[in-house]
Amino acid sequence: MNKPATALYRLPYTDSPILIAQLQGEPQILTSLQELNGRKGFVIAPFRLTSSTPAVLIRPDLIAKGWDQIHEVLQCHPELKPGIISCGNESVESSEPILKKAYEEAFGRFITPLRQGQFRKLVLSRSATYPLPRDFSVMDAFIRACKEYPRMMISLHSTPFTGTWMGSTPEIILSGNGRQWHTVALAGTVPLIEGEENVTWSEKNRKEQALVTEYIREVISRFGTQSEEQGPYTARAGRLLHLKTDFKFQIDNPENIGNLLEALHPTPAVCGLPKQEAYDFITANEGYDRSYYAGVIGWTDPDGDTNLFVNLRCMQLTPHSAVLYAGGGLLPSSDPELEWNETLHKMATIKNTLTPNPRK
Ligand SMILES: C=C(O[C@@H]1C=C(C(=O)O)C=C[C@H]1O)C(=O)O
Repeated sequence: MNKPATALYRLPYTDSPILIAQLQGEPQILTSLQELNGRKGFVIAPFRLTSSTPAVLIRPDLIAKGWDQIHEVLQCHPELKPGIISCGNESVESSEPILKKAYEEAFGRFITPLRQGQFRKLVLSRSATYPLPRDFSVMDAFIRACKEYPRMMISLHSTPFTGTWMGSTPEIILSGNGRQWHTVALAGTVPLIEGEENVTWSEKNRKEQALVTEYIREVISRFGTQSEEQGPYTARAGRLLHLKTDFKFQIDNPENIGNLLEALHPTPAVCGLPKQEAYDFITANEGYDRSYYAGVIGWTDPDGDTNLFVNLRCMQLTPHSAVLYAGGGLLPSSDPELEWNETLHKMATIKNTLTPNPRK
C-alpha cells in the first residue's frame, strides 16, 4: 500500500507547524486550479499541469497543530512520519561545470528573443542533484529550516503522485479569508552581506519587480475591489534580499478563489511577459521539467484561512538524492555570470538545511 499523503508546514512568523494527513484513499487529482473553488485541503500544484505532474489536493482527515500534538499523532500513526532516510553512497551529484554550461546555453536561447523585444521578461531556472548526507533525516532538515528561516513558509509534503518535497518559500501567491485577501509582487535579488538590509537596488532589479507589480495589479483589478498597495520595499529571505510590494484587497466571493489563482499563476516572478507566450517559450526552451518547482503549495479553505505560496527554494527528495531548483528573472540587460550566481545563492537556501552545520 502507498504511504498516506501528508503535508507538514509552518507559516512565516509562527512557531507552530501544522500536519495535514489523508488517512484513506488517494489525494484528489485536479485538472485546473479553478477546481479549487469551494474546496478545502492542502494543494500541491506544478508549474505546468501534465499527466506525470498532476495538481493534487490532500483531504484533511487529520489535522495536528503544534509540535506537541504532532508528536502525539506520529506516535499513534507512525506511517505518517516523513520517511526519507538517506541510504547514502550513490553517485548522483551533478557536476557543476556541466550544469553551468547547460545554464549558459539556456541563457543564450532566452536572451536572444528578449533582446529582440519578443518578451519583456523571462524567468530561467535549473535543477541540480546532490547526494543526501549519510543518516539524513528529513524531519531534522524541516526543523532546521524552521529555525533558520522564521520569515518563510517551510513545507514538507509527500503524496504517491507528487513525491516528497521540502522547501522554504518567501513568496505568498494568495492568502486571506472571507473578503480580505493578500498577495505580493516579489522579485529582484541580491545576497545579504554582513546583515546589511539597507541596499540600493539596480535599475534591472527595480524594473524586474515593477513588471510583476504591474501584472498583479491588473489581475486584482479584474477580481477585487478596493486594492491597497504598499511598496516596493526590501524584504529579507534567508541570506537574500528581494524587492516586495504587498497588495491587500477584497473579493466578494471567496468560494471562487480558484479562478483568481488560475489568473495569477504563474506570475512574472516565475514565468514572464507576455504571460502565455513566455509560458510556452519556457516549456519549449528551458531544457528540463520544472515539475512542482514554481508551482503552488499550501492550505485552502473556503470557510477559514487560506495560505497559498509559490513553491520556491525547494527540493525533491528520493532515498539517495535531493534535486534542488532555482531560477531568476531575465531582462534584455541580464548578465549570465550574475544570473548563474543568483541561482547558486537561491539553491543554498535549501541546500543549507541538508546538513546540521550549514555554511554561515
Ligand atoms: C524564481 C525564484 O524566485 C523568484 C524570482 C526572483 C528574482 O528573479 O529575483 C526573486 C524572488 C522570486 O519571486 C527562485 O527562487 O527560484
